[in-house]
Amino acid sequence: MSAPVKPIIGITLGDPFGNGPELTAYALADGKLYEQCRPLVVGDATSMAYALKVAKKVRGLDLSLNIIKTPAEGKYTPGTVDLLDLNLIPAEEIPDTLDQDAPKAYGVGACPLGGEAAFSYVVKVIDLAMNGEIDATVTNAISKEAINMAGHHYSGHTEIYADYTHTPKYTMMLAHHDLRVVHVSTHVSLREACDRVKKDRVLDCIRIANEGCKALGIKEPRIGVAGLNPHSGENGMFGWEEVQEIQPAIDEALAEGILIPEKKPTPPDTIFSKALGGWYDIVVAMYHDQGHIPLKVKGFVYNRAEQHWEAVEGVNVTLGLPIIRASVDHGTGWDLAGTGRSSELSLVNAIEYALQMVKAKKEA
Ligand SMILES: NC(=O)c1ccc[n+]([C@@H]2O[C@H](COP(=O)([O-])OP(=O)(O)OC[C@H]3O[C@@H](n4cnc5c(N)ncnc54)[C@H](O)[C@@H]3O)[C@@H](O)[C@H]2O)c1
Ligand SMILES: O=C(O)[C@@H](O)[C@H](O)COP(=O)(O)O
Repeated sequence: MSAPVKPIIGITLGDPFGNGPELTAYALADGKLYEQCRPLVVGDATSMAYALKVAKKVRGLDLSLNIIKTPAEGKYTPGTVDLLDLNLIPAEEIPDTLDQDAPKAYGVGACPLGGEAAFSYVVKVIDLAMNGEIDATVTNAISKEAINMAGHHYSGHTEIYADYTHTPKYTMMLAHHDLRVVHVSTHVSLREACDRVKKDRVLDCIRIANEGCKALGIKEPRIGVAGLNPHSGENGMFGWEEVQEIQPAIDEALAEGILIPEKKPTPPDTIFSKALGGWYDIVVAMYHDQGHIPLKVKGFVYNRAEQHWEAVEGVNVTLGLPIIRASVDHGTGWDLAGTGRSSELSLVNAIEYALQMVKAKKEA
């Protein structure tokens, strides 16, 4: 019997002046990954080559680069990074500090060159997935400021993916192991976020969360739905959104057979403690930071005594798309990018999540 064909996971480098290239080198240095998939990097050979030198200097890793034009040309063997080269970053644009004892941060930050490249990698990987040439996509961080400087007016990957895959109903999910959250709105002002708490959108998010959990292999997802206001409004004392928008959405979802154990909006200050205690498989948060803060408090651990990040862990997944997208949940880490001192944990989590979704899709 022949061995099953391993899925191809397309990994974008993210902003070339951010931490994506070195994190990619670190994540792909783990040979065990190749037992489960064929990782294909989409980015620039210049940035990846520099990151491989940083990885050698900082962690003593010996990886070679295989520059290819199509996924079929990849070797997909441990020790070799297969990269589809979009050839957008001239080598001289990468600040080279490899002659110093410890490589320095690039210090470039958000710029049109990095934004254009990062945007192009994302569009390319979406295209490959939509054409069925790869099985899933994983993204490193882009800078929203940089892509906008380059003239691409999107507020993040989520919106780029939705647009390029023609997906009208989608939502961002963050996950840290079994703690998962989707968001009714993401990159808008807090003022606007309150206005976006509308019955139809809340109901869509509950439905997408339910399907998203099933896509992860959870057979009967239990969903917690957060309120917007303190104490979920106390029947209108502190705001009416729970009564007028959230409860009607919950009632309709319950009528469809979706499992919302509490059958009402849960006060936002305790919903995540309950989620951690195993009450739900996923929480529907009413706005970006309601969901992001608990997830990042859990995943981003700073060592006070040694003054460095001990762990930067968690995954960002776009639910509702026709293709699979998982991502790191941190940003470009400008202050560390280029030093080789960033943690690859979140990228490793994202690759694992993508693989889990590929498996569940096959079994569905
Ligand atoms: N997934 C994404 O594409 C994504 C997510 C968040 C922010 N961003 C973008 O990133 C840029 C910077 O945002 P920010 O400063 O708010 O957040 P950030 O996550 O880049 O940085 C916050 C802190 O975490 C540290 N950090 C980040 N990644 C790390 C890693 N892998 N290992 C160790 N430490 C790490 C940074 O050094 C910094 O101290 C912005 O332009 C924003 O648009 C992108
Ligand atoms: O803050 C976060 O981690 C996310 O909102 C982040 O900005 C990623 O957004 P996308 O690029 O995945 O849309």
